[in-house]
This record gives sequence, C-alpha cells and structure tokens, in this order.
Amino acid sequence: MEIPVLDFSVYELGKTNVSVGNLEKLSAEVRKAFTDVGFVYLKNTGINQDEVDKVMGISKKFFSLPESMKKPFSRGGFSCNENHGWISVETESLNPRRPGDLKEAFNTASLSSDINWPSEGVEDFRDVQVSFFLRCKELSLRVLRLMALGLGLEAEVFLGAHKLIGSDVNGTTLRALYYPPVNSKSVKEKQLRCGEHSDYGSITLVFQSPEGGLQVKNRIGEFISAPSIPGTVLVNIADLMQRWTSDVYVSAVHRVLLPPAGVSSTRQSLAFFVQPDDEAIISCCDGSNKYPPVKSVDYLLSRFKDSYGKK
Ligand SMILES: O=C(O)CCC(=O)C(=O)O
Ligand SMILES: [Fe+2]
Repeated sequence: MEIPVLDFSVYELGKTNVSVGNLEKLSAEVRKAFTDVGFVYLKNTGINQDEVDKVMGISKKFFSLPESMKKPFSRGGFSCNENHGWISVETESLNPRRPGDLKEAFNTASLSSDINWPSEGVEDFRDVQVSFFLRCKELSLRVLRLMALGLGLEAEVFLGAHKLIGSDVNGTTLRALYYPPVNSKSVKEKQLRCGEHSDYGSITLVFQSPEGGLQVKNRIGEFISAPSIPGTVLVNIADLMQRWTSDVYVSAVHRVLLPPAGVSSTRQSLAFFVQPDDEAIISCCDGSNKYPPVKSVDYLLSRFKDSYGKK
C-alpha cells in the first residue's frame, strides 16, 4: 500500500469560509489515509517550499558550527523546558536495540522569553525556527479538525486538548534534523541514521531534503519508501493518537536508512511533533475502554525515558 497524496487546497492556511461539503470530502480522504497507512502527503497546504528551504538553510548553518558553539545550547540545559535544545550525534537511539542514531538535532520546544538562542554565525536562527513553529501549529490544528470530522466527531474532541501549543505546558516541538555524511568504515553494526520507531504524540508533520532514506512500515509488514515530494508536507499519526482513536488511526513504524555505501551525502529534515496539552487526559474517543485514560505529559515522559534510557 502506497502513501496517498491529498490536495489540501480547499483548506489551505489563510482560507476561511470553507464549505461544509469540501471539508467533509477532505476529512473522508484524511480518515482513509490515516486508517490504511497512518501517513499522508498533503499538497497545497499554504506552507511553501521557500519557507521550508529557509528553515533548512539556517538549521544547516547551525549544525555546521564547531561543537563548542553548539554545546552551550544542549538539550537538558534549559530549566523552563527539558526537551529544548541541541542533541549531538549518537545521543538518541529511537530503536533502543540499535546503536545511537547517526543524526544531530535541534529541538525548538519552548518559545519562552527565558530561552537563550544560538545567534553567533546564525543571526536569524530564533526568528526562523519560531515563525516556522507557528506555521506548523496552524496547519496541525487544521489537520486535527479534519481528523475529528473524519470520525464523525466534534472538532473539539482533538482541538480542545491542543490549546496550549507553544507554551511550556504543552510538549509540541519543532525538530530540525541533520544527518551528517556517513563513513562506512566507522559505522557500527546495525547502526542507522534513525532507528525504527513510532512517534509519541498526536500527529507529526515532516519536511525532507531530497536525498531520501525515510521508510514506513505498511500494514503487511513491509518497509516502503517515503521520498521527499517538493512542496508537500508528510503527516503521520503518532502513538497517543492511535490510543485516542482506539486503533482506528494507525501510528506506523518508520526509520531512516544509511545512504548507499560510498555515497557521502548529508540529509536534512524538519519534524513538527504535535503533542496534546500536558494536563489533557487522553481516553478512547469512541467511549470504549480499549486503553486506560492517560495524562498526556506522563505518557510523553515515559516515552522519552525509553529513547534516552541507555545514557
Ligand atoms: O528524518 C526524517 O525524515 C524522519 C525523522 C523521524 O522520524 C523522527 O525524528 O521521528
Ligand atoms: Fe519519527
């Protein structure tokens, strides 16, 4: 089963007065994609390739700085938000049975004025990351509305638990990822750019540079590639959303492979991980008890423990 591409133009950012008929049609398509595959490409969302390129550009500039200039911004060093900041190569293993992932990342998890941002050599870094965070937030709220409509539910079922995105009592994070060139001689056994995992929260938006490598496990257990399609946003269901919908929307396992041996290319991506508000209690939206209610922040923290557990 392939990952579908949907035209989002009737509901693109900035559009108001969307007809009920158009919303219903789009929500049915979204439902089908998230039920069959758990991943969908959206085109004509209003977020254009120039915006994405700008964020990738400033992010690459940051990753290219010497380590001594990135270290002061390390994840774990910000008292208002534990998830904010820079993560060095091999620090995370998204599949804990593999060696550390061959990737570097910067998490924009807090928009608080207390945050000290990288600026030397990357003057626009804060503004570019924060503006893109807010654009992704707007698109995510539109997708969450369609997801509720697709299930025949009130839009508020999901939106009401995503009121605080961008504050320190909501874990939503924009993550810029950089996959450095791979030296096949020093790669460890079973090491990947990003190990098999499913995401933790409600949904994730993904923007990729052209090099490829992202694969998604389909429902018959095969990995299929999820290439970069310029001008689109790849959106996927995460685990808390799967619980919330009693397994109607599926959170698919995915990974990022190493480049082919001898190819020394880098790769970049941007992932916007949408998380419900910390205090939101997530219980099955069909009224069943398939999963016990869980507090959003408790669930997120338990998942972080797994990916950083070895350190
Ligand atoms: O780099 C990518 O394309 C995806 C990364 C990813 O799946 C993640 O960080 O959760
Ligand atoms: Fe992921």
